Amino acid sequence: MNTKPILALDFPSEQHVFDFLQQFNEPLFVKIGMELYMQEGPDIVRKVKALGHDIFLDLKLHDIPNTVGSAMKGLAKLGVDLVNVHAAGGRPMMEAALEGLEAGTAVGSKRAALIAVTQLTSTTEEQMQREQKIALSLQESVLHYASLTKEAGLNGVVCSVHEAQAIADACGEDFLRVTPGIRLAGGDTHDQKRIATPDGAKHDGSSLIVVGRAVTGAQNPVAAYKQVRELWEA
Ligand SMILES: O=C(O)c1cc(=O)[nH]c(=O)n1[C@@H]1O[C@H](COP(=O)(O)O)[C@@H](O)[C@H]1O
Repeated sequence: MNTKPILALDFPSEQHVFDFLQQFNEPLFVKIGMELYMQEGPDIVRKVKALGHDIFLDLKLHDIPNTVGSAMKGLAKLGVDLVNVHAAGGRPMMEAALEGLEAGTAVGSKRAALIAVTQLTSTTEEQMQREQKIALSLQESVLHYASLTKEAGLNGVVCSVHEAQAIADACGEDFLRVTPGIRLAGGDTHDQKRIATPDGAKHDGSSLIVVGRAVTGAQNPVAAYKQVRELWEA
């Protein structure tokens, strides 16, 4: 899989996306998430793909197994590279997602990698224990979800950099650790709680990093992306 930093296209419209992307003169690995997809629908995926970019379609599906399986079957037809569900949906739901994805992938095409969100990077341990009533440390909860995800046959998880190495040790190097919550040193953390720098992510066991506002909100997004990429690839 492409290992470039995944750029989160968290924009409200297609026009914002095209204005942003035309600043870059190279194929990127981009993420289309809920904000954009809810406004523009599947067409935005087709249009960004037609520009030659690899795509992580981040819709974080979480529903009963039948619904998630059917939705994944449809999403598979978009020909993206990476898709996700919430591990909290349970093992049968994750297995249904995988079945749907396989069923919907065109013969001769490569199936998208399927990963599951463990604990969102905007969640703290204190919040998880108080609101979700999980009587574990955050690290234990994330590791538990990672094991469940692996048992269900998925390709990896979304987690923070702080849990990435422990997951690699428990689930193997090939099991993807996709880590959002990436910031350049001293940057605004916004709503993220478990954050790291691109070089920290590389050092601490991430397979792929997801970067949004540190680049999209920068004065010079191309320069910020270059800086992130250099730190990640150093
Ligand atoms: O699945 C994700 O991509 C995701 C999971 C998670 O735990 N935390 C998280 O921030 N994300 C996504 O990663 C991106 C992070 O954006 P920034 O905080 O702007 O870098 C957003 O598009 C989030 O939706």
